[in-house]
Amino acid sequence: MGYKINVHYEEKPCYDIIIKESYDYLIDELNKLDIKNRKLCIVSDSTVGKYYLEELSDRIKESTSIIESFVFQAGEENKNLNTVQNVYEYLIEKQFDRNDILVALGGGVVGDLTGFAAATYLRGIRFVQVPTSLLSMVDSSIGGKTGVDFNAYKNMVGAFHQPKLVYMNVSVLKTLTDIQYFSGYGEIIKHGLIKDKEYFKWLKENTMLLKIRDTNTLEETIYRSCLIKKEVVEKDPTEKGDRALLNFGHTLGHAIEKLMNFTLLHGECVAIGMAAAAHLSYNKGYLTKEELTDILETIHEFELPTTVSNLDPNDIVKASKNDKKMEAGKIKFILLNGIGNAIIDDTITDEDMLKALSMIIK
Ligand SMILES: NC(=O)c1ccc[n+]([C@@H]2O[C@H](COP(=O)([O-])OP(=O)(O)OC[C@H]3O[C@@H](n4cnc5c(N)ncnc54)[C@H](O)[C@@H]3O)[C@@H](O)[C@H]2O)c1
Ligand SMILES: O=C(O)C(=O)C[C@@H](O)[C@H](O)[C@H](O)COP(=O)(O)O
Ligand SMILES: [Zn+2]
Repeated sequence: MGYKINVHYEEKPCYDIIIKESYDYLIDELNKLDIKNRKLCIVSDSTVGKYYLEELSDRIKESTSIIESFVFQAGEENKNLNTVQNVYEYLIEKQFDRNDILVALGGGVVGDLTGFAAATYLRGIRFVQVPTSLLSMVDSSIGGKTGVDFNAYKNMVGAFHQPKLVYMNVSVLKTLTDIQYFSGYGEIIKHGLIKDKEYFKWLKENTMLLKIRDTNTLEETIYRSCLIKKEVVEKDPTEKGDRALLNFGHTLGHAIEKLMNFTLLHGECVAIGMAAAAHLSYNKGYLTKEELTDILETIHEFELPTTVSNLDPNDIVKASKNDKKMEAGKIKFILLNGIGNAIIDDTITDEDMLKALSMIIK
């Protein structure tokens, strides 16, 4: 099996997303990027680096002989400017110039951080995404949102910078821990909820196969999620309008992620944030009781939380005010007007949020 998707930027072909189990496809595509006499630096984290850096490096040697690698300690707490600075220092030491290229080998933390380093080093160099977590395969590697956390505020500093290629090999998912694997379903369920009722239904029908990581079902899931994300980001690459729909569950989810000091995973916080947003949608009359129950049960089915403990709802509302979707002091909140149909609502008050939060704080 395998899939290929072409992503357009400003209506021109921009990069391919390749979902294939053989690294031969990556090498073919890298060769097209004219890297023979260029330097290439693989950026990875300590966990992914241990498993896959040597293997990938050996294969890439077929395309260029000048390969460097930079590995940082795994974890969201390292997605910050300090690590970016260490990347810059390394690239300067190795005399990387504007024609050279970075390869992000890892999950969303590596992808966001490497993409930001590529966007800013020498005012911008090329980079390739090789996502290795489920979450990064279905979401973070696509669409060119790069960046880091700042003073623990999520993705506060960043840039839009499109990759030259996104290549994913689903066989690497075998080493992903269960908790990290299911975290990816936070974003996958989100894709169904915001854009595709039939996909949401299909996910529920295929839960058992997905839980045992059946390769074909997983590849189809990744492909369908990538297609949904591609369609949204192509129409609105820099989030002037409907790209904000991809932020469903994130307004409160990001606030919870920060307040929990990153002890919960991104996908887990998105799941809790989606549960809160679903309650809010129900309170506004946009979802039926049955739809709300269906959403909460599906999130549980994929071993994700819909509640959180030991947080003050007022703190969550306060932290949500730093959301990047604030405009003139008003929050653009993403709600569901039925499953598969997300909408942007700028009339949500603190009281609306507090009422929804009372249903998810235990
Ligand atoms: N740019 C975007 O559009 C976008 C979209 C969604 C999420 N994000 C960001 O992505 C990050 C979350 O990504 P994530 O869930 O991949 O987290 P992550 O990058 O921290 O990866 C999760 C953990 O799994 C390990 N790992 C990754 N692949 C592995 C593999 N194949 N085998 C074994 N271990 C592996 C990593 O080392 C890490 O410890 C957050 O910072 C979030 O804000 C960005
Ligand atoms: O690609 C997007 O746009 C998204 O919103 C995808 C989200 O899953 C992702 O977590 C993103 O990084 C959040 O963006 P932010 O601008 O709210 O930081
Ligand atoms: Zn997300």
